[in-house]
Amino acid sequence: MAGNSCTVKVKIDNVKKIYDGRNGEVVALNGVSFDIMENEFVCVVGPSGCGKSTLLNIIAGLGNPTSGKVYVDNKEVVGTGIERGVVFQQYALFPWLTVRKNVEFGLKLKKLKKQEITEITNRYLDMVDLREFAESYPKELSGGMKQRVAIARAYAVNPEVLLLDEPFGALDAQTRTQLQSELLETWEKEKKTCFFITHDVDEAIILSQRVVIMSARPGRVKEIVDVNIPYPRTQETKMTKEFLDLKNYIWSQVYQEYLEVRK
Ligand SMILES: Nc1ncnc2c1ncn2[C@@H]1O[C@H](COP(=O)(O)OP(=O)(O)OP(=O)(O)O)[C@@H](O)[C@H]1O
Repeated sequence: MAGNSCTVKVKIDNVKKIYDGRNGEVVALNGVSFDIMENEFVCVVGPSGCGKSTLLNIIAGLGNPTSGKVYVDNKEVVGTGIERGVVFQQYALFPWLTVRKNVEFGLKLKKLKKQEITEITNRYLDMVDLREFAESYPKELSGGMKQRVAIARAYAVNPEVLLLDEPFGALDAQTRTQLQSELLETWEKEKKTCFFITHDVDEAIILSQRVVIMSARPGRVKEIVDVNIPYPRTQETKMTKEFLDLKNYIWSQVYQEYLEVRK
């Protein structure tokens, strides 16, 4: 087992999702089952349309499975919850709020004292190196900076599970690499259970302890690959034979599924 703990944090149990599409039913997920251990970092890869975001939304409680269940800490997920934080690709910041107020938002919902809110916000603004932009508005920030705010906001409320849907997908390669390193550092300092969707096999391997490869739609688990590369991982890790072997293997598995989609 690749997780840090033997405790199951998230249990995905035989999840099926059927959408009523414009041209009839779309079976997005079929019989998806796997566990994510406490503090484990799991990445999910698979061809476009295989149901990755659908699965994340179900874990987040933003959508219901047609059948099957998801449990967090043995409790069935029914709707959103403060113990699950979500970071989307498109930042999802409130444009009318400053950076500071965006990060404070969830803390205010938790009804913390003003001083505590300020301390926590400053801590996470420092973590993502954005304290000097605290009074800026999202439109004044680059894409990478906006995504740092989204990550700070998600971490600030201290969720037990972080669900990240291609959070770096819209960023240029350098910013993406930088944010991967920052996320890795943060995860090593403040371990959380992370479920991270990406199309980038390098990103999946550098971040995670296990990579879940999904099959072409209807999405199923094709294979779960252990990434037994020790932490701390750096960008140099991407040059090691271990990394490159895993990359070739996972990439070929995903490519097979991509060919299925094109058939
Ligand atoms: N609200 C919806 N109504 C109908 N069909 C939907 C809906 N949402 C998603 N789908 C369909 O379900 C399938 C899975 O979509 P989903 O977005 O979960 O895939 P994905 O793996 O995240 O894709 P991508 O990698 O391109 O983001 C797709 O065929 C999609 O068209």
